[in-house]
Parts: sequence; C-alpha cells; structure tokens
Amino acid sequence: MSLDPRRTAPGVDPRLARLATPDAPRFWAGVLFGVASAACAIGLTWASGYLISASALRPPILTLMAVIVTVRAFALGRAALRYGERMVSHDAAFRMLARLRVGVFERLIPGAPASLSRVGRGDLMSRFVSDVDDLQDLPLRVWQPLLTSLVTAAGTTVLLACISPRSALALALALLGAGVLGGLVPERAHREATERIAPARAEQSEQLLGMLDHMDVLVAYDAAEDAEAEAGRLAARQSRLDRSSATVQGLTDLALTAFAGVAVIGAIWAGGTDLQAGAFPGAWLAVLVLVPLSVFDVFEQVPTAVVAIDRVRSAASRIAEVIDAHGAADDPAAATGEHPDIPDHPGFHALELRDVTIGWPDGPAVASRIDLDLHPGETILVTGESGAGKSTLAATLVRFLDHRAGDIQLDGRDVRALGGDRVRRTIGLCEQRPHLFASTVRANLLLARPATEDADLERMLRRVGLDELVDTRDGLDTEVGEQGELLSGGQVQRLALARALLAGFPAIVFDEPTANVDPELADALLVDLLSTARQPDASGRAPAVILMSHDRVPARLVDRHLHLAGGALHEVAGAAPAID
Ligand SMILES: Nc1ncnc2c1ncn2[C@@H]1O[C@H](COP(=O)(O)OP(=O)(O)OP(=O)(O)O)[C@@H](O)[C@H]1O
Repeated sequence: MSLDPRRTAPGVDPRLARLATPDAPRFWAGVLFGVASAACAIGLTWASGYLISASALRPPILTLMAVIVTVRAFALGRAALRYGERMVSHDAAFRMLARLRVGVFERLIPGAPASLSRVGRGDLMSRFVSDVDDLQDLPLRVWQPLLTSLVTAAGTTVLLACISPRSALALALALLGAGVLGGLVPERAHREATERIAPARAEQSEQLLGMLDHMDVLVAYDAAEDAEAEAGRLAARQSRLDRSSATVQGLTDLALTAFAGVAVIGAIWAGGTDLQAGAFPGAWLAVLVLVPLSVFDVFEQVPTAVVAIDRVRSAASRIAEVIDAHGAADDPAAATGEHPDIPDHPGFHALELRDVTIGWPDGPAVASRIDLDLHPGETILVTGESGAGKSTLAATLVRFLDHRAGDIQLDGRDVRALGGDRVRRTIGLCEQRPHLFASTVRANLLLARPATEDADLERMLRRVGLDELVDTRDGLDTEVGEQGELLSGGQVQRLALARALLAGFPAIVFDEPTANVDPELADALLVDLLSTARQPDASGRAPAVILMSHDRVPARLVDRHLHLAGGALHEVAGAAPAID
C-alpha cells in the first residue's frame, strides 16, 4: 500500500484511486493551509482565554497590548488561511474531478453498446454522476480533514502537556474516546446504509427516467398510477435510508459534544490539581479549559471523514462494475489509459475475417464460421432472416463487440491489438436506429467533423437527398428532436449517412437502414443511400460498404452477396438477391 495518502484508499480499485488522485502541490498546500488555519483557531482561543484571565490580574499595559495584537493576528490568520484552504483544496478537487469524469467516461466507451446495455440508463447516469462525485470525496473529505484533525489534535496535546501534563492526558483520553465512539462506531453503523443508499438512488433514477420516457405508453395502458405509486415507494425508501444515515450522524455529533464536555471537566480537575501544586500561573487555567473546546471543533471532522471512506468505497465498486463489464483488457487504450494518436483518415487496404464466431456477452454464439474479405471500393451485401445475426456482425465489425473466436485483421493487424477507437476511425457504422442528439441538424453533423463550414454541410445534405431540410425548413438550424423524432425514418438514415460521409470513413457498415421505413419507400431509399455512399469524394475515393439488409438491392450496386443463415455466413453465387 502506498504511503502517499492521496493514493491510498482501502478497498478502492487502484485504477480508480489513480484517477481520483489530486496533484501533489495543491493537495499538500490544502493540508498545510488547513493545519495552519486550525492552529490559528486554537491559538485564538488560547490567547483570548489568557487575555481575559490575565487582565483580571492587572498586568502591565504593554503585556496586555502584546496579547491583544496576538488575538487579532490569530483571528485574521484563521479567516485568511481558511479561505486559502478552501480555495486550494477545492481547486485541486475540481481539477481532479474533471480528470476523473473524463477518465471514467473513456473507460466506459469500450463497453458501449454491448456491455453497457445491461445497465439501465438511470443506473448508468447515477454511477457516472453521483458515484463519481462521491469518489472525488476521497482527498477532499477524507484525507485532508483526517490529516488536519490528527496533526492539530496531536500538536495541541503536546503544547498543553508543557503547561499541565494531567490536562493534556485528559484531553488525549477524551480525543481517543471520541475517535473510537465518534469515528469507528458510526462507520460500522453507517456501512449498511451506505451500501444500500447508492443502489437505491440508482433504482430511483432508473424508475423515474423510465416513467418519464414512456409516459405515453403508461397513460395508454392506464398504468400511470401504478408507476407513480412505485415512484412514491422508492422515494419513501430513499428518505428512510437518508434519515437513518442522518440519525447516525446526529448521534455521532452528540457523542463528540459529550466528549468535548468530558475533556473540559477533565481539564478543570487536572488543571486545578496542577495549579494547586504551583505548576503554572493561575491565568493559564482559562487556557486549559477553553482550548479542548476548540480542538474538538476541528476534531469533529473525523467521524464525517471516516464515514465518507465507506461512501467512496461503495461508489468506487459501482463504477468499477461498469468499467470492468467489458473486455477492457483487450483494448490497449482502455487497459493502459493511454490514447495513441489516431490519424483522422487512416488508410484502408483490407478487412479480413477468418473462421470468426460472434455473439453477445454471456449469450450463446450467434453465428460462426464467418469468412469475409472487404477491399477499398467494394460493396458487399449481407442478407439474413430476422434474428440471423446481421446486427451482431455489424457490431463486431466496428468492434463494439469482441469476436469469440477466429481472426479479424484490419490492414494486416489483429483488431484486438489495434483497439476499438482505431477500428472505428476506419470503419463507420450507420445503425438500424441511428442515434441523433436532441439538437439541430448542424450540431448532429458537426459531431463528425467539427470545423466544417455551413456551405459544406448544406452541400452534404443535398448530396444525401435532404434538399428539403435545406430549402423548406430551418436549414441547418432544424431541430431533429429526441432520437430524431421530428424527422422521418428515411431522413434519419440520410442524416446518418451524411454524418458518416463527413467523417470520411474509408469503410461504412449499414445495418438495415430501411428497417424503420415504409416498405414501398424502402427499395428506393436503399438504392439512394448505396449510390450516394459509393460516389467517389473530391480525392476520387469511395468508401467500401457492407450493407446488412433484407430489402432488395440492384445487382449493379453490389459486388458480392453473402447470406447469414443457420449460424453461418455463406457466399451466394450470382450477386444480389433481387434486382431492379
Ligand atoms: N444487445 C443485445 N444483447 C444481447 N443479445 C442480443 C442483443 N442484440 C441482439 N441480440 C441477440 O442476438 C441474436 C441475433 O440478433 P441480431 O439483432 O444480430 O439479428 P438481426 O439479423 O440483425 O435481426 P433483425 O433483422 O431483426 O435486426 C438474437 O438472438 C438476439 O436476441
């Protein structure tokens, strides 16, 4: 285990602990400011206690003046240093949070869509937002307060020992008792609630999101009231868990206050005894009584920090579940966290599949004995009955799914060694239901090539047959709606093709582009999409195309025809199935 507290997190996946590590200068500056500010707070109590009782003895005015200046210095120092501590430690935490969120997101990508589809959207959102937020507490709410409290408590006890060893002993015993009863006991009491809170929160988001997304279906089937009742039940469970957590917190605070009282009574008794023995001047007694109170002000962060460790651990294991859910180890980028530069337009010479078996994680093999070769400029049609495995093959070709067996080589290199990002820069996918962001046509296109001028975007829209969007609606500012619901199925497919062409993929896989289009329009749309995709660009190159479809395709547009049936891919002699 590392000795650097920034990296030490019992029970936290080391990859996540590494991501949740703030940079050393800011972290240690935060701790230093924290300790200095706590020291000023205790010094303030110390000096003002002394000032009040010493004044009663009418010491020389210069002595009093010196103490008054000290009181002011501690008061100003406490506020200024506290401000510095907040600034530095929050700056460190926010910088770390930005790295952490990006890091977690990058590790989620290789699992999309195959493995992540097993986690609900609400649950995933809760892991990505709330759990990542909880994970950032590790330096800010665990290590920093623990270090500050322990250093301050130890330092003050040693100083007190110089005046009255018995008072120092009383304070040390009270702090020990508070540490055990206020720290370790609530940690145990909290553990169960902490372990239940995050999954309950995820279930609640999942249910709410589902209810809002499918309100129309719930209303249509008269099930909205049941869904509302379920939402109420989940909310009540959440508040029960929150209440039990708050009760433990309240009892802990009570225990701490009681121990602060014990420390004061102990100081009066022990200090009084030492005073009678003439160990120190009488004016110091006020200091011995008041200082333990301000030590406890600082020490009260300990139970919160101890409890936060459990929250961090539970959040880390929930995040690790989703970043471990896929074969990240197979993906060089995901495994190392390094991101090799991928050229914008990698070359493409050949995609070769040999005796490949495909399937979804934890499911049976969908098809095997798949042999396929794709070269620049070629168009291959893959047909198959519904459920034969066309979408599974498409997901495997762009490495959303890992193949189970066999060999897939892109330009002579094993795709597992290349990594998903590199494969997807070469082979683009136009899915059955292409994902469009609820924004404008422009925003959806710029995703593929961010710096493209409007004129080029409009040219591309015309090229894919979306003249109507350019001319009669709001042009590039046309809103596409949630999942493209303001566009027709054909328009969504054309927009997806425009995006793929803008991205300049050397090869494109179309997965049933006409699945959501009226049958009478499907043939024409397919011909249009295929002819457009096959047109050479300005540099004279046209992408290679693999088309998964059970609609008719003119023979002239297809070089080879393969058929997926009975769990295997067969070559069909005589080109395309049905012709114009
Ligand atoms: N995300 C998924 N997770 C697990 N199994 C899946 C997933 N998607 C599809 N399958 C399963 O894989 C098998 C092949 O389905 P696939 O969608 O690849 O067939 P298809 O030929 O594309 O069918 P269709 O023409 O109806 O889209 C089916 O048994 C299906 O249940």
